[in-house]
Amino acid sequence: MVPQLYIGIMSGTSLDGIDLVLTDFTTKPSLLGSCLIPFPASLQRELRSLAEPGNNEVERIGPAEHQLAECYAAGVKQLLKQVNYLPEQISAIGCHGQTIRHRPNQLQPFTMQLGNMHLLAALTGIRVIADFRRKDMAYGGQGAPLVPAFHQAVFAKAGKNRAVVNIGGIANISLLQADGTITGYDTGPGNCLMDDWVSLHRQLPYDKDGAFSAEGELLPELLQQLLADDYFQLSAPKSTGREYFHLGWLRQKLTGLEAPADVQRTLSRFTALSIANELQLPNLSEVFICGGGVHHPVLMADLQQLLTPAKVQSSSSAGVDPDWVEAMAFAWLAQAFDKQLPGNVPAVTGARKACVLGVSYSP
Ligand SMILES: Nc1ncnc2c1ncn2[C@@H]1O[C@H](COP(=O)(O)OP(=O)(O)OP(=O)(O)O)[C@@H](O)[C@H]1O
Ligand SMILES: CC(=O)N[C@H]1[C@@H]2OC[C@@H](O2)[C@@H](O)[C@@H]1O[C@H](C)C(=O)O
Repeated sequence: MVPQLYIGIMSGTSLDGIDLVLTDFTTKPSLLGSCLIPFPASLQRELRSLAEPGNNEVERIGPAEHQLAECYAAGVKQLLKQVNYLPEQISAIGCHGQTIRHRPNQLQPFTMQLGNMHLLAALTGIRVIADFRRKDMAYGGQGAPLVPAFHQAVFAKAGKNRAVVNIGGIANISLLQADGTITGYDTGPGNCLMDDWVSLHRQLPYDKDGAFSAEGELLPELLQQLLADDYFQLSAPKSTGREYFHLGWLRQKLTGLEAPADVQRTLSRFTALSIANELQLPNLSEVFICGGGVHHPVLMADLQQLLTPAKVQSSSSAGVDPDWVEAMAFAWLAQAFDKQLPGNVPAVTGARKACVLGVSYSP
C-alpha cells in the first residue's frame, strides 16, 4: 500500500500560533506527530491588526503573507525533523491560511485567508493544497465551517447521536446523527471574548485554566444581554468571525460598572450557553470537545451541567487529541482533494452542491 502522509497546517482565529500535524491516511487517520510554532510578536500584532478593518491593507497584506509562508515553512521543517521524515515522503500539505476577514452574508460575499502558498511550496519542496473556502462560497455556501466532514469521518458512530464542538476563538458544532445525517454551524464566540477581556484586565493572552472566570460571580442581566444578540436568533447555515465578536461588541453590552472578574465569569457562562442551546437534541449521548476551550475547566463544567444527561468529554476519549483536530482536518481536506472527494457538506454550509475543495500549488 502506498503511504498517504499529509501535513495539516492551521492557524486559527485565536492567533496563538501555528498548529502543524503529520497524519497518515493510508488506513484510518492516525496522528504521527505535531508541533505548535508561536508567531513572531510583530507578525502576530500585524495579523491581529489586519483582522480589523483599517488602513492600507493591500500594501500590508503582501509582506504579511510572505512572512506567514516563512513561518509555516519553518514549522514544516521542525515537524519533519521531529518525526524523522523527508519532504519527498509527504504527499502534500493542507494549509488553511490565516483568516483576516469573513463576510459570507453580504451581497458580494467573500472570505480571505492569507498565506503565500507558492512560497510555502517553494520553501518546503512539498505540494500545497490551500484556498479551501472560496469554492463553497462560489456555490452559495458560507465557506465555513469545513471541519464537519472530517468530524463525521472520525467521530460518527452508527446508531448514536453525537456532537463535536470545536471551541477555538470562534466555536462551531457538528451534529452527527444516528442515521448518518450531519449538520453544523458556528455557534458564536469560543474563547475570543474571554481572551480579549483577560488581556485587557490582566495582560494575559488567555484565561489560563479558567482562573479569572473562577474569581467572579455570574451577572444574570449581562448574560441575557449577550444572549439577546441577533446572531443567536439566526437560523443555520451561519458562520461568523472576529470582525463580529470583538471587544467593541462586548463593550456595547456593558454598563461600565461591572467588576472585571464578574464579566469574565459571565463570558464563560455565555460561551457555554450559546453552545449548549444549540445541542438540545433528544437522545444526544456524547459530546466531544476539541480546540483550546477544552482546557478551560469553568467552561467545561458549565457545558456538562447544561448538557446532562449527555456526557461531555474531550475528543481524546474518542482517540483524537483535542489540540490537533483542526490541523488534522486540513490534512484530511488535502487528501480529499487528491482523491477528488467533496470537502464541504452542503447541509452545513448551505452550498448548492458538494464540491472538491482546494487549489494545488506545486513546488
Ligand atoms: N490552559 C488553558 N486554559 C484556558 N484556556 C485555554 C487554555 N489553553 C488554551 N486555551 C484557550 O484556547 C485558545 C486557543 O484555542 P485554539 O487553538 O483551538 O483556537 P484557534 O484554532 O486559533 O481558533 P479557531 O478554531 O476559531 O480558528 C486560547 O486562545 C485560549 O483561549
Ligand atoms: C472563516 C474562518 O476561518 N472560520 C473558522 C473560525 O474558527 C472556528 C470557526 O470560525 C469555523 O467556522 C472556521 O474554522 C474551522 C476550521 C472550520 O472551517 O470548520
